[in-house]
Amino acid sequence: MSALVVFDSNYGNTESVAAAIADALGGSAVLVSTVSPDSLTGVDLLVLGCPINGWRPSPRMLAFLDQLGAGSLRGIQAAAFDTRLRSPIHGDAAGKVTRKLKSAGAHVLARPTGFIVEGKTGPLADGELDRAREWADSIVTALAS
Ligand SMILES: Cc1cc2nc3c(=O)[nH]c(=O)nc-3n(C[C@H](O)[C@H](O)[C@H](O)COP(=O)(O)O)c2cc1C
Repeated sequence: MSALVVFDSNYGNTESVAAAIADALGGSAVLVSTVSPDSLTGVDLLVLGCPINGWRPSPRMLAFLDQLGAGSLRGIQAAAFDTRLRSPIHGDAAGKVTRKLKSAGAHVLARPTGFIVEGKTGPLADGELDRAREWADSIVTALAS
């Protein structure tokens, strides 16, 4: 199985989460600005992760999503996460990305999940990398069932 984590990150926090998830999935993590949907050929499991910026996915992740045509991810298993502030008005990115994954035809395996950063530049809150690995493990379990 080929697993690819495509992430965006301004300060490295989402990158750390993406690396932990890729490691748990036995795959690799790549920066969203270095890939296009055409380069997803052969990918079985696609995980998208980005920071919430302005209550929605980061601009570079939005640009990537804009390139996904209807049905372009048919046959691919997928999931999405974001990083966000510990705030009651953090907004959402992972849910919006997940809706786009579904409209592109992907089969979504896991609930969209947010990992907490303690401020705009981080760091990640205590325990979030462990929670990221557990979330990745839940994807592996869903793949096997
Ligand atoms: C321009 C900008 C807008 C942001 N807007 C939000 C927001 O709406 N909600 C939120 O929870 N965090 C917001 N943040 C904080 C990000 O969640 C935080 O910078 C990010 O998770 C850190 O991850 P990174 O190091 O991978 O960039 C914003 C950050 C920036 C730079």
